[in-house]
Amino acid sequence: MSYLNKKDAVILLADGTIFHGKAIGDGGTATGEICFNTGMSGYQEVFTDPSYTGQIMVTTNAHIGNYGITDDDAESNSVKIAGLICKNFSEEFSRPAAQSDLFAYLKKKNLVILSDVDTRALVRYIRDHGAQNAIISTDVEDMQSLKRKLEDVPSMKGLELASKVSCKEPYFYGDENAKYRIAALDLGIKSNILRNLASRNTYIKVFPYNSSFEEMASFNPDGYFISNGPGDPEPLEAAIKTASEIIESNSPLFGICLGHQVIALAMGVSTYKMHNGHRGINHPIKNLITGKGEITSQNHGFAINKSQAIANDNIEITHLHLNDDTVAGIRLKDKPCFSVQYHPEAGPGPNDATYLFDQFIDLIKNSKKHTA
Ligand SMILES: NC(=O)CC[C@H](N)C(=O)O
Repeated sequence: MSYLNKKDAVILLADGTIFHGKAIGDGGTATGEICFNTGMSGYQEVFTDPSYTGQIMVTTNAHIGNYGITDDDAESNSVKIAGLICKNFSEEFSRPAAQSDLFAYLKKKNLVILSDVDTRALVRYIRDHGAQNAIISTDVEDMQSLKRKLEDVPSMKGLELASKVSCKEPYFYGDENAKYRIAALDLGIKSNILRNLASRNTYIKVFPYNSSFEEMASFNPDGYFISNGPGDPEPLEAAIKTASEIIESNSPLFGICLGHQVIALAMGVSTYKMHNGHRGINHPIKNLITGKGEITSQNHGFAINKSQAIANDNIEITHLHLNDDTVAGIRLKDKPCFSVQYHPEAGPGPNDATYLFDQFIDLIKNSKKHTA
């Protein structure tokens, strides 16, 4: 029997605009910030990326689900998006490595899935009108009650979400006999970051989002890492304090995405909510140190303030986004610390920027602890 019941469903945006679609499976109601990802592959990695917590995902590939799912492609232990909107949801899948179908995978979370949506029109609308909250529902008869529910959804600006996805207790990753030890602050860390670190001869202790510098330092790490994650970076007071103490200690520090924003905040540079974020796997970056371009994986809705970064004597901007000139990477002039707004670990996406993990290991090798 087909699970494509296709009940009528509605997408109501915060500005009152309505789009229509059909629910796949049982339907229901879901709320969150609506956003789109332009990647043509990598749906499982995107749906399990903790940075998407609280967001309803619109996919721009016309077909979703057609290559199934495999455990290896998960970026965390569960589906993290708040809802899914697509054009065609495939009932069939075909890939030798596939272990299961996407529908069964999403059903474990009772995810509300809408298909048969004019995703081109929806994406163009969001692109032009900017990020906003939305409600998706099969309760199409009662628009007034959907409107009321939507009004209660908190704005992404000011929203702290890292605590919802961070580990509750520290844990270890990799080979304990590895050469270097890394203390990682988990704001919603993706599995592929841990894989990339561990494959470079490191043993990692992963710490909860609100861990202090002292707690992390007691692992006696050779370097520190601050992860990606969901929500606004500004309310993450504990992480910002920990970042500034790591920087003060002159220890090697690398930050990705939310981690990059936290490092900027620790340096006194503010962050802001973008009109629309960058979410896709073909975002062009210029590395200002090498002059080379990189095609990168991105997923962010906030960015760091460029003029404040330029005015800060301790900061050098190392990477720029070529579409809109926003800051894509920084390094500190007198501290062994650097960070990027994008995703060198890919998962999904191109591997142009994996050199950044090597750069982090080089920073560790050249640090006082190792050259003393
Ligand atoms: N991938 C991330 O770490 C995202 C960071 C932050 N939540 C943003 O949207 O900008």
